[in-house]
Amino acid sequence: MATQSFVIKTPCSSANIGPGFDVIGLALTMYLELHVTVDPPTASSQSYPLNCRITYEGECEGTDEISLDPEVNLITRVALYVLRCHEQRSFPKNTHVHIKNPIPLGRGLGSSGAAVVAGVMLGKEVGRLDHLTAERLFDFCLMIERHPDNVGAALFGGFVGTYLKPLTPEDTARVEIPLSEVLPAPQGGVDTGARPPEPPVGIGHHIKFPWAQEIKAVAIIPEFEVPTARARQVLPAQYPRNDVTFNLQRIALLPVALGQSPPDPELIYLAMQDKLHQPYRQTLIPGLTEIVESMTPATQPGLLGVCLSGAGPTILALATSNFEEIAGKIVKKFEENKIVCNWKLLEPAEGTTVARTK
Ligand SMILES: Nc1ncnc2c1ncn2[C@@H]1O[C@H](COP(=O)(O)OP(=O)(O)O)[C@@H](O)[C@H]1O
Ligand SMILES: N[C@@H](CCOP(=O)(O)O)C(=O)O
Repeated sequence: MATQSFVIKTPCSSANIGPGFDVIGLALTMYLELHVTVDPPTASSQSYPLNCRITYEGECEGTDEISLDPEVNLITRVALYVLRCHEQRSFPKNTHVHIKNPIPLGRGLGSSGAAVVAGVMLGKEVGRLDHLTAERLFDFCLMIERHPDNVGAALFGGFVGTYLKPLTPEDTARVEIPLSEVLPAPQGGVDTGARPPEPPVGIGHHIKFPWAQEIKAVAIIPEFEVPTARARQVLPAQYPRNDVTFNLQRIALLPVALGQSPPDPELIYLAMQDKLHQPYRQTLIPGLTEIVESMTPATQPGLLGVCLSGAGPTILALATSNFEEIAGKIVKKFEENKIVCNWKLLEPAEGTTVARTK
């Protein structure tokens, strides 16, 4: 058997873009990369748990947040889930996964979505599961990351609307299985032989929206983390009807407004307003409402709209020019709340790719 060597490249993403809570995602040009090699076993090959050696460089390197144990690391756990649904209990012997990750964790730029998408792709590639289409991989992602917006953008790329189709009662029950059964707790390298629940076929779907090429994304990234699970706990179970109608009116505008060239700043600004998640999340992100309301296209040339990126705390400003000035003003607002930020200028990105190097 010859060495197998490839690189999986998955973009970060910004979900929601204001009103599209759990629906809309935008893949952006900052990439998680997995550099993978599978070498033919030799008598001197060292053995690793589940045959997989992980190395890591990037965000939170050397901290507990990123485990190098393949039973614990999110990417390899997800790959194992795909493998175990296909009668493969571990990685092929001599697998080495080198993770290069510039995506900041817990900031609302889809680091976990990218890890899940890269993980399912890793399972497919090392397991030689060529029959798994991107649509089928989306089903695997949705058994783990249960909102489709980030994973949809990271997998398919661009500016996407994602949706779930009604399932049969049996399939609905399968999709709602506790996450602990899909990704079981580490067993200290002992294989219990349990077969994980396979995803029903066709859980999630996506549609690509056009994006006007003049529009760029300025991401203002605070130095503190807000775990997405925590940012979902602060949301109410029910909403006033007027707030729902408010978001429905804006979501009807957003994909059209962001696809039109030249962009209409007033329309985009209006289309990026939200009443379903941002107001509640300000309890976790000091100054959020004030920041989102601090600038309009009338007061800031080049600006189109401002929203929370994903579950936060990153702020996403869409703009056609004056990127540095716009970022500087938002950085300053955060500073007034004693929060340090950095910022990046990003553009829509293509989805996950696999490049064979051998
Ligand atoms: N490249 C990665 N490798 C391993 N685990 C990761 C990676 N990226 C993210 N994660 C996991 O996902 C968590 C962050 O997920 P989440 O709270 O949803 O924030 P985000 O908004 O960044 O997706 C991290 O604490 C870590 O456990
Ligand atoms: N729709 C989700 C998106 C979470 O995105 P993330 O990048 O913060 O993981 C939500 O708003 O909770």
